[in-house]
Amino acid sequence: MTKELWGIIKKIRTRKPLIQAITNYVTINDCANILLGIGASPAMCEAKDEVEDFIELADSLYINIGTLTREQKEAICLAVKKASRLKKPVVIDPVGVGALYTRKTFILKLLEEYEISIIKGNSGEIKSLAGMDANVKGVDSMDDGPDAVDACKALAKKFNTVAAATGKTDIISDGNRTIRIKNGSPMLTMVTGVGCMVGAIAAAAAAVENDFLKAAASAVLSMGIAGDIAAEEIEENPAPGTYRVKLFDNIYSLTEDKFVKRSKIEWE
Ligand SMILES: Nc1ncnc2c1ncn2[C@@H]1O[C@H](COP(=O)(O)OP(=O)(O)O)[C@@H](O)[C@H]1O
Ligand SMILES: Cc1ncsc1CCOP(=O)(O)O
Ligand SMILES: [Mg+2]
Repeated sequence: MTKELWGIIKKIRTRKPLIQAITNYVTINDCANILLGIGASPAMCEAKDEVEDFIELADSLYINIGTLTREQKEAICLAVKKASRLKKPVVIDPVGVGALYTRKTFILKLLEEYEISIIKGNSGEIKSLAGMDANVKGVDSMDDGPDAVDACKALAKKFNTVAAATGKTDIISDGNRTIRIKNGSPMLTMVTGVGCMVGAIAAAAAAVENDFLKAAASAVLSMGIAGDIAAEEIEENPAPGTYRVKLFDNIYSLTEDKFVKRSKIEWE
């Protein structure tokens, strides 16, 4: 099964899908670079009068609400509506929904009204969307644990989507099948935007793989393995700046051998 997930990364590298992103201004450049590193083509196109035309060209749409403005809200609604109509995959990163009620209602409305392929947040965000108590600090999660599984399952079933909750153990579920991934280093939490980058990679994977559970898993696993190798490479001299650069390098230089041998994945 892990080989099949690697096949998704290989398809990204061969097909180089065009990913349209409406994302936050903190990590927009990192999302563009990680998409290039994994083998996709990023286009950060978010102007209200452009998003509908652009989605016709794009292979998938990545929505991230980390620095949500009124203009972005309008553009997101137009883009998601058109993507749904054209049956193009949509991946949402609901940054900050655990902290801001307005963001939560915005995302729940999108989930109710449109076909969303993957919703990927940290476990605090996913638990909050599932209506559970969540321990969050702004855009960060202070939450983890077994109830993330229930949150993913409930959210996936309710909105007919795939839900992914990241954390020490990553959970991905489509409501029936559930995956746990235990790769990744605590150093990943010392770099802002790692979650955003996982979401961007998930959008690239969803562009080439229509089993969105597997698409999401291939993205989460890629970052986990790159994070593991990067941590080993800075073991002598741990430093988040160097670690961040090594993440990009290791996403770019993933191989089937590294992917298969290092994966710590469990299927339920
Ligand atoms: N304590 C941890 N140990 C190992 N990996 C972690 C830990 N916390 C988060 N990660 C990894 O960091 C990445 C980002 O997850 P997370 O920090 O939950 O998201 P966000 O950046 O959106 O808050 C994921 O690949 C996740 O697996
Ligand atoms: C710090 C911050 N503030 C608004 S968006 C953002 C980036 C969040 O990125 P991630 O969720 O991937 O850590
Ligand atoms: Mg996040």
